[in-house]
Amino acid sequence: MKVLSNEILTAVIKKRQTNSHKGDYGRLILIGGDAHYGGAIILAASAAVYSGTGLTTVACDPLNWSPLHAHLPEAMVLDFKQNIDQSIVNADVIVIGPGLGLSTMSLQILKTVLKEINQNQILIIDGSAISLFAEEKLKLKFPENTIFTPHEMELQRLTGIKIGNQSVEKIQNYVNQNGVIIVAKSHETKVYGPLVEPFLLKVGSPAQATGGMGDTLAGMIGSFLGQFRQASLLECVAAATYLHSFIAENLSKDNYVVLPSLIISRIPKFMKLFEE
Ligand SMILES: NC(=O)C1=CN([C@@H]2O[C@H](COP(=O)(O)OP(=O)(O)OC[C@H]3O[C@@H](n4cnc5c(N)ncnc54)[C@H](OP(=O)(O)O)[C@@H]3O)[C@@H](O)[C@H]2O)[C@@H](O)CC1
Ligand SMILES: Nc1ncnc2c1ncn2[C@@H]1O[C@H](COP(=O)(O)OP(=O)(O)O)[C@@H](O)[C@H]1O
Ligand SMILES: [Mg+2]
Repeated sequence: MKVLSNEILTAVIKKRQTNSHKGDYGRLILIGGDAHYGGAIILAASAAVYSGTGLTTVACDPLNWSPLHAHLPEAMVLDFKQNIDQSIVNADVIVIGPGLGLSTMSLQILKTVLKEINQNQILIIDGSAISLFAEEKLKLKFPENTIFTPHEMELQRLTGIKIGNQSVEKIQNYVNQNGVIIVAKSHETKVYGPLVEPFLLKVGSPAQATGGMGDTLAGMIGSFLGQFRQASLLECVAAATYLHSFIAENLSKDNYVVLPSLIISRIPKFMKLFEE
């Protein structure tokens, strides 16, 4: 396994061109945030905006619009129950799952996205969307443009590989057979791509073990994929995943617990350290 270091950040994070505008930094749509899990989509969207996404849209339950805007006026909002097929048309990158929930309506939204997505769009499937995808045995149109970000239980649901038995070989086999990227999250997160040596994270801290931490990562990954087009998908995913835990580890030196929103607030300063 290749151990990730700061090098992945300097390889991926680029200085912005003077002659550029918001449209050059990704059109991202994040889909999730049902009536119970508004916080998840607020964190994911905040992470995306603070990582530099040019245009961020959130499709969620309208109950979450006001709280979202109170935290993040930079984001646009849509109702996830209405015309999700039209809502995703202009997106470069789609993040689905943070706080999406497991309702019949959530499943319908996921199915529509999987059906309507085109070959130029990148899809990140997180949280509830992984559980629904696994439960319903759904299929991907473009696995090469798809990233799953499961924790260990979600990985078990997705691959059938039980917790405690999730060896590098077994996960790599699944990734090779299915042609997707997987961020297998744990206290020693690994990033897998088809037919390549996986990346291992040696940064991170138990101070990260708090709800919303993975939602934050999903937003960062979506943001990196929309901005840094000179890098490969796998490099972008690895860089965002490394940065998330690198910031957390730094903050854990003088914070007993590192909240997702604290990590989010520090993303721009940490990215600035590594731009090249
Ligand atoms: N503020 C918000 O709105 C928040 C909203 N959220 C949203 O909630 C939705 C559901 O996501 P979820 O992860 O909470 O639930 P689920 O998929 O049932 O997994 C939990 C089960 O798996 C087990 N487990 C075993 N190993 C594990 C591991 N390494 N890491 C984690 N779990 C592990 C675990 O076992 P136990 O804790 O009992 O040991 C338990 O039985 C999703 O859409 C998400 O975005 C959350 O992000 C929180 C903040
Ligand atoms: N003990 C730990 N050490 C390092 N990282 C951790 C630890 N516990 C959790 N994390 C990280 O926190 C995140 C948890 O993701 P997830 O369970 O999906 O959170 P949520 O769905 O609540 O947002 C992952 O990035 C995981 O690697
Ligand atoms: Mg999660």
